[in-house]
Amino acid sequence: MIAPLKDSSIVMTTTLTVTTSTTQYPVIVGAGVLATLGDRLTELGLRGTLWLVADEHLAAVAEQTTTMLQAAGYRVHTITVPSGETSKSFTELHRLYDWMIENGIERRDAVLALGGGVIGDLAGFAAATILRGVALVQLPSTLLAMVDAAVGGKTGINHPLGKNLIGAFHQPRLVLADTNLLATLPPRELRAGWAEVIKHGVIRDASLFTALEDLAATRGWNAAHPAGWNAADAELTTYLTEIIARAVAVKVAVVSNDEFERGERITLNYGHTIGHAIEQLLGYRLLHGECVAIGMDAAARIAVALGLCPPALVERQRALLAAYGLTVTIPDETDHTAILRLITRDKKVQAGKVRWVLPTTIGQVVVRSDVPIEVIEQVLSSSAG
Ligand SMILES: NC(=O)c1ccc[n+]([C@@H]2O[C@H](COP(=O)([O-])OP(=O)(O)OC[C@H]3O[C@@H](n4cnc5c(N)ncnc54)[C@H](O)[C@@H]3O)[C@@H](O)[C@H]2O)c1
Ligand SMILES: O=C(O)C(=O)C[C@@H](O)[C@H](O)[C@H](O)COP(=O)(O)O
Ligand SMILES: [Zn+2]
Repeated sequence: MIAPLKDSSIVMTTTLTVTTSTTQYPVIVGAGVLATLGDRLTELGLRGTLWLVADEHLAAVAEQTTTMLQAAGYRVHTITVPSGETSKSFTELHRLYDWMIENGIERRDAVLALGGGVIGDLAGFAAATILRGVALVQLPSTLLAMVDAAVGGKTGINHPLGKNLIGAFHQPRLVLADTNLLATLPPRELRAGWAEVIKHGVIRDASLFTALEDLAATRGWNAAHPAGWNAADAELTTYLTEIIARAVAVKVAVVSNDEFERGERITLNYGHTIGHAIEQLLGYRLLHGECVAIGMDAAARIAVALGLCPPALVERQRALLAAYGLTVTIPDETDHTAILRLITRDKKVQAGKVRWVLPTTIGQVVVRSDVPIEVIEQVLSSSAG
């Protein structure tokens, strides 16, 4: 029996609210919440045509959603996008623009993004820019998108010279994270999502980190038998849904404090400085979450080298990453000089200096722009085998 996270253990739907100086919107997490989409759009006053952009692997869900919205009286256009990071491209963006313009998109319409972070970022950027901006609704279908990508309004595409280099902040009007969709998510993609959940624990919520550790211990999860999603295990899915809601709460809190990354929001980039560089250098062979896990380990080791935290933090973070199926070894073929070159293009660079998000303890990070290059080189060349 797993101890409940809340007093009433069967909480199937959690509603959180992002509140910034420019907007306010609900983030709703739970099993089956997608079925409420039509009513929620109507409550929000979104009565124009809906432009549903769906990952190709969600084609069946897109069809059901389209039928449901049509039955609710909406005019709906639906398009599918090839899965994978390469769809965060000018080519796919252009294809979305063509589809919208040819079919007569209007300012009062809304774009619905159904998929993982790739679809959320791509369709979100299309929504941010078409007709100078139309409403956006995020319908995340991966763990990673539910806890991170769908919330907070970062949208964009990649440039051949770097990840996410072209984009816009465009907050959604609504985020509906239906955890039932996770039943079909491939295990590797689920594991990649855990990286951002664990990141949220390290940067801001020690009790989330501990809850993940306790769950892993209770279930006997480790590197050989890592966490999984088992739709037939109601107790597990209920508990995981609560964990997801807590991870979402971290993102909601950070974005509400700092919508445009002028301060605290930079902490969400923990693990991303080296992570993004590896992701790009390996031609997106490794998943975003997998690279973030490697980057978190490297950042923690930088923190140890600077005397900011004890080596035990690295070990504890590694053990948790392993229990959720994530490895931290920098792949052999990664060119360290190229990593060093790429991190100078990081969006966090200020006055020519890379700003590093580094842990001091589980639940707290600091930002440092004085990390000596020798420390980074040392950390890259001593990656765990
Ligand atoms: N905007 C942000 O704040 C933010 C935050 C984190 C990550 N990101 C971006 O998100 C992207 C990664 O997102 P991701 O990990 O969701 O990957 P993804 O969007 O590529 O989806 C992962 C894979 O799972 C498949 N899939 C999605 N949902 C499914 C489902 N329910 N059942 C079966 N298959 C399903 C997809 O077809 C794809 O092959 C990266 O580009 C990253 O840069 C953005
Ligand atoms: O929302 C944010 O802010 C984040 O940094 C979340 C990250 O997990 C995400 O990968 C984001 O896309 C990275 O942003 P970038 O500005 O470094 O491209
Ligand atoms: Zn990320």
